[in-house]
Amino acid sequence: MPRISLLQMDVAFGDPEANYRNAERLIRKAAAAPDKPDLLLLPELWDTAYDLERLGELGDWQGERVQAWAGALARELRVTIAAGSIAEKREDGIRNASYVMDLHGSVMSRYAKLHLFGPMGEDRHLTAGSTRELVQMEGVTAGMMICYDLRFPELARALVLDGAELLLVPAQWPKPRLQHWRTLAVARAIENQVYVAACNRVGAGGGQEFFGHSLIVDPWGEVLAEGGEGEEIVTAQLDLNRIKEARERISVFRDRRPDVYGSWEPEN
Ligand SMILES: O=C(O)CCC(=O)C(=O)O
Repeated sequence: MPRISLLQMDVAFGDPEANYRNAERLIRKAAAAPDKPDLLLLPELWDTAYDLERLGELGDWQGERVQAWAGALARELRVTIAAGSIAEKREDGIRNASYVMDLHGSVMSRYAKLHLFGPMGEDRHLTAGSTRELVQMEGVTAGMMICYDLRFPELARALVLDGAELLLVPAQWPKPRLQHWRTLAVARAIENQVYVAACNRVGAGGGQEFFGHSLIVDPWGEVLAEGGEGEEIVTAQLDLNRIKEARERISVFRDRRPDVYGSWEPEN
């Protein structure tokens, strides 16, 4: 059963070099822990922060840098790395995109944020993704989300109907909305009877302050581990039997009525 560590880091505004150094320090520290995790998750846009005006200059062309870097670390340290999200430059624009690298250093998953967050200017600077993403890793099927995506129960439910047992959510969720962050992470876990692992950043930048409180929630809604407001590594062990137990106790997936309120079943 996989053990997950969330790397709750500070992110320097518009300074990828500093952020790569800090992320590597945390990755090496997490991988050296006595109970070594199987999977590491970084926050959202941990390479550039929200320096959206300069992403043309700072962005990572087709994610080449993050793939080479996280791939080499995953291979060396024998740990799967969900490299949060980065600013990915492409022919058709810049995307807020996540990459997951396996133990051979290869890309297992790519996902571009579906819901762009207007209050932080994403809709003006970024191109949205257009597909859901599921990835099999370390014996668990994970559905990929990024930050604001957490507000859309439709996406979480569709991923779970696709087969997700865990929702992975890198984020830069600012103050003062701690209550929304915690409540939504716990709600997505309870309503879908799955694990939620949500990694938020700390520190300040771009006129916002970030409260951390990264958390790992089980399918019954219990918070297994939660960070404070500083840099730290938040770790918990998943037990996939807990999904079955929650569904046996309350049979949400048998009882739902898509005939009345519409279905989010995958079409294919
Ligand atoms: O939904 C929120 O309150 C925060 C979302 C956000 O900060 C983001 O998607 O980057």
